[in-house]
Amino acid sequence: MALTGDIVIGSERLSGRAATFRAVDPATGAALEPAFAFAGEAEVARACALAEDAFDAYRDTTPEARAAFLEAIGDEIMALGDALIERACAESGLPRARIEGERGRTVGQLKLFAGVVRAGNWLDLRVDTALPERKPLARSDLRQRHIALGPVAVFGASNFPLAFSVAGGDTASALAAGCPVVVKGHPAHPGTGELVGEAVRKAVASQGLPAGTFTLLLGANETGAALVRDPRIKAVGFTGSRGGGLALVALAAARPEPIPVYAEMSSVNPVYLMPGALAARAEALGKAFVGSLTMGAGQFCTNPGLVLALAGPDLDRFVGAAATAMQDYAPPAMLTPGIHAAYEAGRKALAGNGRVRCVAEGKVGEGANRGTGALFVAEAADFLADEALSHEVFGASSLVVRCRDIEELVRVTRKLEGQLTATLHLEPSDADLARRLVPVLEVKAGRILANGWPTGVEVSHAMVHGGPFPATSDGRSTSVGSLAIRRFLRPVCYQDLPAELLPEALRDAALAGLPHMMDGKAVLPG
Ligand SMILES: NC(=O)c1ccc[n+]([C@@H]2O[C@H](COP(=O)([O-])OP(=O)(O)OC[C@H]3O[C@@H](n4cnc5c(N)ncnc54)[C@H](O)[C@@H]3O)[C@@H](O)[C@H]2O)c1
Ligand SMILES: O=CCCC(=O)C(=O)O
Repeated sequence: MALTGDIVIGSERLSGRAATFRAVDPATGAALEPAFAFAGEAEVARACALAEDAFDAYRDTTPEARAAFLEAIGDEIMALGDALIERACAESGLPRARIEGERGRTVGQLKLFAGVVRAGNWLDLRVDTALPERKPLARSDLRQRHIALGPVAVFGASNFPLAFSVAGGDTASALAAGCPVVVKGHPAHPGTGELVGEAVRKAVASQGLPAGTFTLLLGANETGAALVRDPRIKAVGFTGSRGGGLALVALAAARPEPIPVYAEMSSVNPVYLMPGALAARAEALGKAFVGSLTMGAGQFCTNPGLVLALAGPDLDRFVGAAATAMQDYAPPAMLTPGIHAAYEAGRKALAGNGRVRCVAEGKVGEGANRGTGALFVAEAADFLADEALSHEVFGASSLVVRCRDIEELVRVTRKLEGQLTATLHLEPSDADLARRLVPVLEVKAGRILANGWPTGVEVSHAMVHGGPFPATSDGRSTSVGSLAIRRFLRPVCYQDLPAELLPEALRDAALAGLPHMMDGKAVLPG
């Protein structure tokens, strides 16, 4: 498929629009053809009108039809073949193996939601049977199900050009919920986006769905702002900067009809090195830590940007091993000049902070947009005294905080902002300390890990990729895993409706084949 750079709204191709924007190969700085046209307010309004027109028909699709659509998207993405892999590598600077793995993750995510839609648990069907004889008040027949919120705006992330972008988790979960989607593609990978957008459009057509079920738009911040402000949009999914996420939250809150914004924004993902673990394997931990820190040039939102431990010779062993590993780190190009600049500014701010010591730097990369890795150390008292030290530096830098004792370790933990993850490295002898930390960590983070590394999120049913602010704008949600569908649903209760007016799923015959709650008791089909 040849890239056109055209705006396509639903199935309407707007060729010949002024196309001025080109992608840049971050590894070389070279502009990539073709030029892409940015959507203006008129195109945003048209896309939202088509999405609204599609909503009733799309939300009323049968579970099988919707599941087949999600699977068809995955098939169309695979059918793009090497063209997608090569374009995504060129636009992101990420290696082929990463992009191929991410393609598998993206298609797997779509299939996961197809299974979720078919299983029916997401409907959360509940029935309270009528009690006409109840005294002093009779009880009505009450039935509940979840329905789609409405058209959803999705902002593609720069750092996962497939799994968190045009057909990524936000799009997959919104479509699974029955919501049409208007994606504002990330300007870092417009060609990748066009290819995936075409795959989705082909699936919309092959499944006989309304054209407004999906639209991909490109543009600068103004395009995204117009999308969030459009009254036909009923929710927003976003992965990106804290500033960007908060800007969208403010726009959505200022609307005459405020709407939810599910923004995944910022996290330093603290790693706790327990005394027993350090005593047993400090060097191995140091090396493995740097492997996680430098994964994807440190451009994972799950990047371990903070390490906490009790000061002592075993922590010194860890720092020594991590410093040695860091010195061997040769940085690849970062995703965009902007992300590289932001990272370098953050790293240099740490290096210039008198409360912090730089104990190792990685190699200076050759070529454009190389972010030098760095490892810093600070005493807990200094960390507590400078709030800037707890902010995310999006790249391959991390800060090790030395605590004098357990009380200081817990004090530092309580001061942390909300996090996507918190990781404990522990041995059985660390159980007492871990028991003190876990209750504090579960209030701070969306995911708690033991003896692993935060980078590498499993797309599954139990996964939570979310967390209290500022990890996300709504700590009750996750953007990865089957629970993500809940963000785009709302409950409706049907009281004493005649059977012929009830939604199909709430009629007695259908209930027998669906998981549901009957008078407070869980009932499984069959
Ligand atoms: N924590 C994470 O998961 C994560 C992921 C990627 C980037 N980041 C951070 O974000 C920084 C910039 O990277 P990025 O370009 O991916 O994120 P970004 O937030 O700058 O952009 C993400 C998307 O949001 C849009 N956007 C941003 N600000 C907006 C505004 N005020 N109004 C309307 N739309 C807006 C952009 O056009 C883009 O499509 C990185 O340096 C890093 O610090 C964090
Ligand atoms: O960058 C945000 C998501 C990180 C992720 O999905 C992973 O660590 O696998």
